[in-house]
Amino acid sequence: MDSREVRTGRWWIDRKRADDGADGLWRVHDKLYDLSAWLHQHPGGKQWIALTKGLDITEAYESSHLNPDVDLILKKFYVRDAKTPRNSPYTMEPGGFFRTLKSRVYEEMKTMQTGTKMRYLMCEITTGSLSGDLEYLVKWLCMLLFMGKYGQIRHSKIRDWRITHSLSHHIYTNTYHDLEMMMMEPFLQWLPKEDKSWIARNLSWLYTPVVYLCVYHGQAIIRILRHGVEWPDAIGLATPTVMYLFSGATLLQCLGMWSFIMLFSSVMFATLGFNAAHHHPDIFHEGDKPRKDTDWGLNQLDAVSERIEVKKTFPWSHLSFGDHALHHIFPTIDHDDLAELYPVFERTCAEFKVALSHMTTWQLISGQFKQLMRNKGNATAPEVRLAVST
Ligand code: HEM
Repeated sequence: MDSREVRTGRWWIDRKRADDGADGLWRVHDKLYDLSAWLHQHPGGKQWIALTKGLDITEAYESSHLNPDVDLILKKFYVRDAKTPRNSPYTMEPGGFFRTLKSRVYEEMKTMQTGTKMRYLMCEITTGSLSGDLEYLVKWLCMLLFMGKYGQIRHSKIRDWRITHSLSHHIYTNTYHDLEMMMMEPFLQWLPKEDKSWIARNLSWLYTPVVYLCVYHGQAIIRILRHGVEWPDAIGLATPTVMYLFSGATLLQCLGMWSFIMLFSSVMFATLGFNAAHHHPDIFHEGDKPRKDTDWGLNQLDAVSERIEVKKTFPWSHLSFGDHALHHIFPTIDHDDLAELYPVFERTCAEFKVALSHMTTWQLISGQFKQLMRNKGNATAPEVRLAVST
């Protein structure tokens, strides 16, 4: 990857298309499928299928669906075997960690009452049955989260977010293929590269707040410069327009307040996103010695740490990217349900002798800055560093 290139979701996907050996079809493991005629029928929406034409979708496909019957649908679209080996370093072998956990989670979820907590909380909020202070706090946090998510999605657009977050960051966490991390270069460089500049190593803690402030606007400017103005960009103007039409404030005041909201949610989103789970010298980053086992699920665990304070808590885990390891491995499971899956998750980790890393919020925040300074890879592989004694 050329560090001078301007990285956007669509740029990433074009590069990946050239590497994946899918011959303009959809690749799952070592087989090619033609989903063109089926994309409108995909229950998860046609965009996922349309976006990934010409790509290896193995990890996205396997982690998005728990039900093994989905494979029966896929089979109908088989065209031929792929001619080249997969470009991804990861595997998902039967009997391996990921597949074992996936089938157990699927069975477990059959017996669970899923997706109820958030609905219950919303009922409590709308009927006003929470105690005064708690209701105020929860509403405030929900509004912040909404502003953050809405603002981020608006600036990056859903399509680009699906690429940078779901197809890139979720699958290739903390590697060169993790666009969410690589898009912040050269300002923030988490990979332990020997050629990291002195400024990036030693001064990034100082200019980090400025980078956080610029994330939304920077992404929007880069995307518009690279791909031009597109009609969904108009959605972004809905907020100041509504403010102007209904608040009685002047246009300048509305634009000022809108800019403040965007800058505020940019800082909030970046602070949470970059400090919540992935960056600490003890967490795997490309450049460190990887574990021998190439199982995708295990490698996901190496790139994540749980935040002790919010683990299994509701709604704090929702609001601050908690229960992150399970969320990474099974991104389509409602965040509501993750807490209940820990017994099966922890049992499977113990069986595979893999330790789930746990850190406090402060350890992760300070570790994130230490990671920015790190320019040497860990020589000890995660299975040795995080070994579980039996
Ligand atoms: C890039 C690859 C894909 C992604 C990211 C993806 C994503 C999704 C998402 C987000 C859902 C909704 C899940 C929910 O609401 O709980 C879904 C459902 C579904 N998808 Fe996909 N999908 C992909 C490829 C495929 C393929 C290739 C097939 C089969 C040919 C397929 C078949 C289904 C089916 C049957 C469902 C509904 C049942 C279920 O969720 O288990 N998907 N998908």
